[in-house]
Amino acid sequence: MSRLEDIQSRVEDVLTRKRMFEIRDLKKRFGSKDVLNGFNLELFEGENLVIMGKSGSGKSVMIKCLVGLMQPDSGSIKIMDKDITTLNRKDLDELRTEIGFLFQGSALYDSMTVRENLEFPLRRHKRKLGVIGDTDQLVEEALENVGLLSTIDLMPAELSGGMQRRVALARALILRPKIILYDEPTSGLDPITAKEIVELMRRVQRQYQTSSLIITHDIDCARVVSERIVLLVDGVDYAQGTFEELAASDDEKIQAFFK
Ligand SMILES: Nc1ncnc2c1ncn2[C@@H]1O[C@H](COP(=O)(O)OP(=O)(O)OP(=O)(O)O)[C@@H](O)[C@H]1O
Repeated sequence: MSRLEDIQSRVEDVLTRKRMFEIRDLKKRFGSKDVLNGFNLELFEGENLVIMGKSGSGKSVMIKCLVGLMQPDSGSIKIMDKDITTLNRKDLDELRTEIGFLFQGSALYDSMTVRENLEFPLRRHKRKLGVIGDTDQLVEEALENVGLLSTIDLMPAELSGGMQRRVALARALILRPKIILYDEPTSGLDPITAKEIVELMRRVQRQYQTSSLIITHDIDCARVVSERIVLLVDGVDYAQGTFEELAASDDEKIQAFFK
């Protein structure tokens, strides 16, 4: 493909692909520190988008603003065309059922079995699903998809870190979210287990046709999983592109991510 054709096809993509969310000119300051200073981001349907930024650069602040847990100072945030800054609590709660979270440390409930952990979101969001027919079947299917049906009656403490992460992913998927937010999905895992989680993320995306936003410091995870990477530097979306495009850049701030 020539360079011109490549640009044309990208422009077409931007014009025609459905946006799952859109953040425009987001600003958030704490005291005298501008953490986000005009940050833009959009997630297209079906894509795996990676965000990279140094520790303390504002990635968590951005995610909290995105899901309505933190109020930005200014800027607009739309999730599936709904402006989340104007939604009431009930509508925001409903919209959140379209979003699956896989946050650091997997955050399973220690006092519940694997089965109970997976049943929890089903009970909580009965309204979205209507009368839940066979809860057992949904739970078993979700566990099967991450290869862990045999752990159904175990407690989280009886599972390895990688298994806990997979159960947490099964739990995030059980409500069939359209968007998944991953915050450091491979942190604290050994390289082999991290690779398994990355493979699982790719499979999940293909199987469920989800659109994913992935925050990671793990350069191997970014390389394997991303279709597009956005770099958060100095409070703005400093650069974006494929892994290869960014890795080939001679901009020092971009290069710093690939050393
Ligand atoms: N509630 C808060 N009150 C004051 N400052 C905050 C608050 N939340 C975040 N910050 C500050 O905002 C900056 C960005 O924090 P954030 O947690 O978003 O970074 P991060 O990019 O997610 O870092 P890491 O990769 O280490 O998780 C930090 O300087 C942090 O101290």
